Parts: sequence; structure tokens; C-alpha cells
Amino acid sequence: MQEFFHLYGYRFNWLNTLDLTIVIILVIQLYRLLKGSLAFNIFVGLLMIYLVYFLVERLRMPILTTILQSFINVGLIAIIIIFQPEIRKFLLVLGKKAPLSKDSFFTKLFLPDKFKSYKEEENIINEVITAVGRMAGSRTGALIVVANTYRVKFDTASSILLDSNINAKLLESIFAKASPLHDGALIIVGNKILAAKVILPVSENPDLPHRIGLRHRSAVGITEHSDNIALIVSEERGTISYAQDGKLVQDISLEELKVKMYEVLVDG
Ligand SMILES: Nc1ncnc2c1ncn2[C@@H]1O[C@H](COP(=O)(O)OP(=O)(O)OP(=O)(O)O)[C@@H](O)[C@H]1O
Repeated sequence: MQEFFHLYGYRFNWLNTLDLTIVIILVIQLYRLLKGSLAFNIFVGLLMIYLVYFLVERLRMPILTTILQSFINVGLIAIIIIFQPEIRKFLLVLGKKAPLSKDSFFTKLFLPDKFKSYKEEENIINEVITAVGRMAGSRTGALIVVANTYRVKFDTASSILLDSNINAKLLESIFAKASPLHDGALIIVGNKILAAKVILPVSENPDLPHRIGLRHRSAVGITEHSDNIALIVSEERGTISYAQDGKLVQDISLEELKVKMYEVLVDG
């Protein structure tokens, strides 16, 4: 293939320029995915091992090269084990953007899904919004996870399985301070309340605001490795927030929450 340009002794043609561009894009995407998580420091550590290996190999330092080579040989398996949650999330994001996934251009164009009625989703959104609005007004703390799949993982031992219809009054009575189910999170999947009193994984992200407590941190935690969304009503301040993709968006209006829920439940 015809050469394109030379750089430090490397010959570049169109194909390996494309190769390099794809690698750079992948590294940037990986950086954006891991930024703010503990896995980010591990990612930087691994990157440094690769860079040092690259350097010592080029400088022809045989002992260091052999030592680092043995690290790199088991590297792929180590990466899969260490980054298992991140790889899952990456594949999830990839699957959502795949040509035949629900929200892709091709699906919307060729499948009749776009003519589907969203009455049920609208009803769920209205019930949740009504309950969240009332609970914010009365400063009743609440944590609602809207999960995308029935395979959502949570600690069933500590929670109460419900499998009931979604109704604003029911949501309010679950989170009422006197209710035995008010502590912990409530999980909604499809058109059902799956469980209440659920203990969620607490996020260890050091970049989260220091003043937030466990309710907000666990909302972030459940969205770090899945495409769930978690809604929070603060007991202390009566404010509404949500967590998605490991990020917390605080103090939103009911209208903004409604738009977000439409985005998640109706648009994809
Ligand atoms: N791991 C967890 N999973 C689910 N819910 C939790 C978890 N940890 C705490 N909670 C809920 O959060 C409540 C404590 O909230 P805390 O005051 O620490 O958080 P916060 O983010 O400051 O919320 P608020 O603004 O409502 O006070 C607990 O009573 C419990 O209901």
C-alpha cells in the first residue's frame, strides 16, 4: 500500500492511519466512560505499564521488557476481570446504538414501533410525577429506581417484593414516614412496582458533592453500571434530583423530571 507519511521511523499509509484514529477514539471513549470512577485510576495504571513497556522495548532493555511483557501477557484477562462492570456498561451502550436496537434510525424507519401508543408509559409517568411532586411538597424522602429490565440486580434478602401496579397514592404511602417500607429504594420495572425497602450499592465516586448523603449516593450507585434511572426526593430540602449513568442532576423541577422520564420510558 502507498505510504502516506513517516513519523519517528514509522511508515503511515491510509489504513494504519485509520487504525490509529480508531484506537484514539476508543481510548477517548474509554476515558469518558471511566472518568470519576475508581476504575479510572486502574486504567491510568495499566496505560502507564503499556507506555513504559513500549519505551523499554524500544530502548532494548531486556530484563524490564521481559518483566513487563509477562504483565501484558495476562493483561487481557486481568482487564476483563477488573473492568467487568465497565465492559458490561460499554456493551449495553453499544447495543442501544446498534442498527436494529429500539431507538436506532433504521428501526424507527422500517418497523411499525413508531406508531405504537405510549398510553401505558404516559400513565406510569403521570403517577410517578404526581407522587414525587406531593412527596417533595411534604418533604417526604423517597428513592425510586426506574429499571429498564426485569433482570435488574438487587439484594432480595433485605427487600420486600411487591409486584403491584404503579399508583401515585401507593407510592406515597410506601414512602410515608410511618410506613414500614419507607426505608431504602423502590424499584419500578415495566408497569409494575417490583420491590420496596431495597438496599442499593452506594457510589464511591469522590467527585460527588460532599454534602449529599446516602440516599443520593446510592441513587448514583445503582446507575453506575446499568442504564437505570433513579429519582430522589430529599427529605431534608424537599428537592427533586435524578441519577443516570453514574451522574447526579440535582434540584430539578417536576416539568424537567417529566421530560427526563419521557426520554427514558418513551423515546428509548
Ligand atoms: N444503600 C442504600 N440503599 C437505599 N436507600 C438507602 C441506602 N442508604 C440510605 N438509604 C436511604 O436514605 C436515607 C438516609 O438518607 P440520608 O439523609 O443519608 O441521605 P441524603 O442523600 O442526605 O437524603 P436527604 O436529602 O433525603 O436527607 C435512609 O433512611 C434510607 O431510606
